[in-house]
Amino acid sequence: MDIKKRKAIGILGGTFDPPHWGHLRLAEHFSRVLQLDHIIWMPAGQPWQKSSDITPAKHRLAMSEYAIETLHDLFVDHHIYTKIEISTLEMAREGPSYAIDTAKEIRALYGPDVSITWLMGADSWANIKTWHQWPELPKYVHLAVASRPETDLGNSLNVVSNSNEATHAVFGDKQTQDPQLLQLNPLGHVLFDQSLQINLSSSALRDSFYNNTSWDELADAIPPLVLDYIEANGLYRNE
Ligand SMILES: Nc1ncnc2c1ncn2[C@@H]1O[C@H](COP(=O)(O)OP(=O)(O)OP(=O)(O)O)[C@@H](O)[C@H]1O
Ligand SMILES: O=C(O)c1ccc[n+]([C@@H]2O[C@H](COP(=O)([O-])O)[C@@H](O)[C@H]2O)c1
Repeated sequence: MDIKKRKAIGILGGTFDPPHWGHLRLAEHFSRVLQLDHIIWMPAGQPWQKSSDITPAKHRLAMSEYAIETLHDLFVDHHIYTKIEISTLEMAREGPSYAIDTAKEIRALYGPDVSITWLMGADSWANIKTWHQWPELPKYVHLAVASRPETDLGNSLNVVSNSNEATHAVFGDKQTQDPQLLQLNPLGHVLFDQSLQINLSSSALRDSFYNNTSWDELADAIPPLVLDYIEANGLYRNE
């Protein structure tokens, strides 16, 4: 049977305070697995669940721009043909950044036939029930969830399959470990992928800056141009 692959788009939403190799590897991994044509890197304007002292949007946007330069180079080196772009959709929108609003806007932009997947780590999945209008998400996009060391995705899978009735009602019949289902359909599936184990987080890295962790250690975690930007703009320094 000749099955034509749909155009495929991945949305990587985040606060990116700062961007790190965990984000880049997540983007690389799903670009391969889902054969994405585009990745939309989506810095949150008002990430309403983070504390109020997040770094101003202009810096998170600038760091994101540097991060995707490195991601672009990585894709060239690894022969990945996914195009990467930054969207300021959430930064331009008034009020809290809700994924459902973004999913609706991106769906309206690309039309009903394109495969659109919201990419996330296991911690985001573990919190999904706190997201605004979360049961609506699979009406607009797929979700692709990657494992992350500090959150046990095995337990999250169990949450879908039995104990949690609300999650089960919404996602129970949509979960899959087969990426092809996301390539062949425009929306509605939830993929669980257990292959990533990257022990990096923005919050731990901010602490590392405040604790004067060595530059070499930070350079292993943060793309070089992002690190230069942080240094040049005096971000994550104690007063
Ligand atoms: N190391 C990682 N492995 C897998 N997914 C990740 C990793 N780091 C971040 N992500 C995912 O990337 C998205 C954006 O993450 P975010 O910008 O909040 O960074 P973070 O490192 O999770 O920040 P914080 O430590 O402040 O919570 C989220 O869906 C998150 O789960
Ligand atoms: O829609 C929501 O209510 C919602 C609540 C928390 C997080 N999100 C989105 O999830 C992505 C990762 O969030 P965060 O807070 O881990 O950076 C980012 O795109 C957020 O806008 C969305």
